[in-house]
Amino acid sequence: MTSKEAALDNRLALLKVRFIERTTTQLAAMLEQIADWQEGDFVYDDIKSLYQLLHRLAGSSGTFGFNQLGQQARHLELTIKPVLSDSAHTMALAARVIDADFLARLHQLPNLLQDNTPQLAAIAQTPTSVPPHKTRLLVIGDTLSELAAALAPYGFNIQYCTQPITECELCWHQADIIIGQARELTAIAAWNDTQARRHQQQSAPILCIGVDDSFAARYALAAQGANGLFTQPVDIPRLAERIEQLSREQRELQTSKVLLLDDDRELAEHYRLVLTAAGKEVRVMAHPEGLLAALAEFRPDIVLLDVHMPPYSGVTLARMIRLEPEWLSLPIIYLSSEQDRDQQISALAQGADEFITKPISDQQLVRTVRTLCYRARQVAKLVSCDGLTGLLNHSNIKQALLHEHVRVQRYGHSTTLAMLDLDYFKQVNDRHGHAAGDQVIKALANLLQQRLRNSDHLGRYGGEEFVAILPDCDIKQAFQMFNAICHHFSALTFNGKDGEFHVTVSIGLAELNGFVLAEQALHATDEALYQRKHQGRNGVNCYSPTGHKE
Ligand SMILES: Nc1nc2c(ncn2[C@@H]2O[C@H](COP(=O)(O)OP(=O)(O)OP(=O)(O)O)[C@@H](O)[C@H]2O)c(=O)[nH]1
Repeated sequence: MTSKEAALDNRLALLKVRFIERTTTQLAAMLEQIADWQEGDFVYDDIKSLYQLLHRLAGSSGTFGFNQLGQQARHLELTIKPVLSDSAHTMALAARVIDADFLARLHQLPNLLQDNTPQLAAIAQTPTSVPPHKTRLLVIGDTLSELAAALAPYGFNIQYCTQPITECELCWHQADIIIGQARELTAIAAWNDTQARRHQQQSAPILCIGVDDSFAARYALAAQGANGLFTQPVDIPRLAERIEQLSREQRELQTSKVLLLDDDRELAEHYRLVLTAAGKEVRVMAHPEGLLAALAEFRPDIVLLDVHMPPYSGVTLARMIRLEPEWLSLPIIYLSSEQDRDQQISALAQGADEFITKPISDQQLVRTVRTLCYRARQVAKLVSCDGLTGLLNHSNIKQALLHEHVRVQRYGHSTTLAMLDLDYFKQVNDRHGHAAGDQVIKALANLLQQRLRNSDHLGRYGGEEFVAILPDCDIKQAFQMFNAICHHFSALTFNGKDGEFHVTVSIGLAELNGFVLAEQALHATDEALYQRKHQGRNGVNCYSPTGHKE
């Protein structure tokens, strides 16, 4: 167990202790409050309080490992539920449903809390690795060394492994994507699954390199779980594009923002810890009053909303969110112990998109939230990203520029703006065809995504023009980095109608800090780029108000 996993276990165990303490106190107080029920002396408000407590326990006990308590609470909750809705005959009905068996089961509840004392784990001392920005490729097989070398200029972090895969355990742990020979897929896939189970992680996607492109071969690879087939000779830009696509999907599955609104503090904290450990950024709110401000500031990918939060109703809150046009398409997910399907459907009809029923296991929660966030991101991407490259489209990169300009003015940190333009691109299209031209555009996008930081903004500004915004990066650092990008890009080999070819890129830079308006900075990078084109292309020029220097 890593120290991170042990720390998480400890925090979950502490929450469990708090859950036991709080529930023990609440149950004791409740049993004292209703002591007179043995004599048939029912009070409506007490029945309502008991119902709310049972409802909470039915939804939360399973999460803390008290399944029996949860089931028993659910049974009792459903037994007294009709009493609350039948106001005309409340007490007569109460006398019928709250019988000796009901009371005996109720008094049993505290006992169901005692047989499961949490153990705090010792914090292991193993160091945790820093999550990398670059996509980590594991290339397996002694015939794939050339392919590994051809992928290097894209900036992937490549491990090349020739020994039997069963001896590559450490390599697996550090791989986002596996590339292997199609004929070895059975062994690679089995090893991949074993490692994933052992480390309780998702298995890594596998891209196969093979010679047989027939339907039968493809079908067999799909059945074994392959994520792609590339036949020899491998089209490297297409392979790099597929790698970038898969790693983008992985990033999107992991890094998403979740706003969780639940008045059960321990449960909400438990969910937060579990989702945070799975890579999500989670903001928890116990009271809905600041909901709209939190949405505007945190900008979540999805909202998880408890349905019962007296005196508030999650259903009404969902409708309230939808009053704002800005949040019309924000996915809202009810998180509730309501099991009645009719009630779930009528709640869904009022503004939310999905229903997650409590109790939910940690694995189910992570998987469900991951899928919902991924879907939400895909929809958002359709609106904001360029179809060919997946980068921000023209209006969204301009929007990001305005946003960063405001931040620079407020905080004063160095931020560099870059404008990139492919050289002699018309000739590329004319000589090698438009499809080959598209491959070049995608290759530059992929290379930039691998070599820039996650915090940088990257957009396709026009046909063969790109804009990058690099917060916390001064122009000298940016100059060095973009020079390396020019060098690596010119090393890529493309295949077109007229055989193999290479392309170069010209880049203009300007520091955002020096401009009152973001638009002026954009013009400055354009001027620097224009100068670069006149000085021979394939390189970087920096803007200076007194002239342009390389
Ligand atoms: N394949 C492809 N070509 C595109 C796309 N968008 C724009 N182009 C082409 O990019 C070319 C840009 O040509 P020019 O603006 O003349 O510039 P250039 O040939 O790159 O010359 P310099 O910029 O001076 O080095 C045009 O031929 C456009 O048709 C696209 O999405 N795909």
